[in-house]
Amino acid sequence: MSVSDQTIERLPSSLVSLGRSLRLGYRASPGLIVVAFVTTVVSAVPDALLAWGIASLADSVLSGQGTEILTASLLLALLATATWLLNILSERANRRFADRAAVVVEAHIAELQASVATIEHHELPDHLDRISVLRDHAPALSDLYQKLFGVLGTILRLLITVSLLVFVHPLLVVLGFFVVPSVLVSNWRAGKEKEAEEDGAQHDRLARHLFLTATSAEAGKEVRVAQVGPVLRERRRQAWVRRYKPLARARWISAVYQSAALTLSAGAFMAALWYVATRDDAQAAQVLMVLAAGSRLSTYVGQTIGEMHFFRTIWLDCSRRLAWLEDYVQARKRTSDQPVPTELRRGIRLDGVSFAYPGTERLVLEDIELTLPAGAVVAVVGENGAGKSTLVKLLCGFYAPTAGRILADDTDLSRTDADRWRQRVTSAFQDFFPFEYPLRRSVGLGDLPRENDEAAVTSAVDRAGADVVVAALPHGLDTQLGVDWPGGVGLSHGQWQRVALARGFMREKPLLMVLDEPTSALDAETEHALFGRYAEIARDGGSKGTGRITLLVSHRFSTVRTADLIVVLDGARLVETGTHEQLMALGGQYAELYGLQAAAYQDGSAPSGSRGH
Ligand SMILES: Nc1ncnc2c1ncn2[C@@H]1O[C@H](COP(=O)(O)OP(=O)(O)OP(=O)(O)O)[C@@H](O)[C@H]1O
Repeated sequence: MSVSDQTIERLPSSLVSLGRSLRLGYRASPGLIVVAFVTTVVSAVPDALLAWGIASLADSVLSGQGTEILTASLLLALLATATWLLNILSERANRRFADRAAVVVEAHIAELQASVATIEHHELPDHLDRISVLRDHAPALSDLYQKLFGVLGTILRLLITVSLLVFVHPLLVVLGFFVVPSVLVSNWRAGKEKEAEEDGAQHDRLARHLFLTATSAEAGKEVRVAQVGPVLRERRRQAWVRRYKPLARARWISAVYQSAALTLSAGAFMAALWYVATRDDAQAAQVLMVLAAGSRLSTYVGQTIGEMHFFRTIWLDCSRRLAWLEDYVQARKRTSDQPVPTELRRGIRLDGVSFAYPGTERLVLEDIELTLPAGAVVAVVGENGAGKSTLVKLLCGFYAPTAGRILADDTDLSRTDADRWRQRVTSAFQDFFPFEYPLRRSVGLGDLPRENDEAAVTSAVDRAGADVVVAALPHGLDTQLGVDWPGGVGLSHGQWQRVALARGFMREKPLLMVLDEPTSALDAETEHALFGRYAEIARDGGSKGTGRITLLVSHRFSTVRTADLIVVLDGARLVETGTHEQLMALGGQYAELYGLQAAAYQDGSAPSGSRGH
């Protein structure tokens, strides 16, 4: 996909999105959605006919006929009871349906997100905005259905009420037209305000981020030492003003239009009342009907405006974003016509690979020609920003190369199923996620089918050197991790990193094991000892097993030097490859970096994280 293709896609139209949300609701619970729809809409009929019931009763009272009074009273009671009963039924049906829909909608969003093979939607700011709105408002999406049925019910009430008025005098139909501007304005208003909110989404995200930074425990220490609290608060205020100003302006403008539209319909109602009451053949019952129906007309308009506003807000906020996410997932579905190899014979080859992050032009990897031999332990080194982690992301299938191919033996990875490839990859990253489960699970989910396999979990823990963590915990593998949970225990960063490493060791026969600075929180000696063990296991697995490649990204040359192959990246380019001895003999960039770190270690100036000779 070219860089220009990566610009953000337009949101699908409101109608298309609504149709899809309705289909999703129907799939959630076909029976309940029908009951909710029917009861909500049907309850509009007796409710709107109440005005007619009141007028009939007034008429019968004026005529003084006992039977007519009784019939009219019964009719009114029937209409009131039916309205009440149907309202209760529709309320319950809608609630139950919303509860079910909430579960299905959230599961659908989670599944969609997880099924995108790449991770650009987690890294592109515009995509992040859309997804964060969708995630924040997903629970409200389940209320969409009730709002939609409610709006339909109110529209039916409006139609019945206008028909009643026409029954009094055909000219009163114009009252219905005077209501139209209010409905149109409310519809336009919701869209306008949403537009302003959307334009300010980035400022909103920044304000929330600054608020979290100023208040979260993680940032607490640095915020205090650097004394940036006041600056964060001021920047947050500015971001909030930038977000709020256009929104407030849109709200003021729409309020003016709405007031004008409501004044128009109120004026028309008063004129109609005056017209009916001052006619030569004016009847009290008719005046009462106009009074009752007309006043309800304004109630219904008010309700339509309120519901339409809320409905449009949810509709615009969530429904269209959900439809966008569905399209996004669909568009990124890869056609996989090649199976993932079961073992590596030659290795993984990068054939002219270049890469620019979506939405950017700058190549962060450029024309990389490299073979990672089967069974080898490969170390990737380079200065900050050289492209090491990006290379790892491409190898894990999180992104596809902008140009060139990655081949596992002869299989082009872009033609395989990304999930199946990742089933043969294990990883441990510097920016690991602390899964706050019991320790056994936090490790076990590295290989879900063997999550409950005690021997597999213990072996992974041992290989990762996390046995010291287990030994220090009150309930060993059964200890709940994370202080937010009952009985939960807090781990240090280094302990968490060992747990993440153990998770990375769960899969039995990976083709690729990626270690992207997985031991940065440990001291150099521990890293060196651990990596010695990994390399041993890797070479065993590589030669006797599947040809597994172990790829290590590290800034510590004491560890790097033991690798079978060292790859040096510099400013997006591959500049050197070879063993430690070959690269030292070459006297190039590797030798220079190695020499600098060795010298720093000898004179004691190296940061503890990088020492290791
Ligand atoms: N999500 C992203 N979007 C755009 N550019 C990115 C993104 N992630 C990284 N980059 C850029 O890609 C380049 C390579 O980054 P990368 O993380 O691969 O470097 P690295 O060699 O792993 O650095 P370090 O040693 O600091 O971890 C950097 O210039 C970085 O700014």
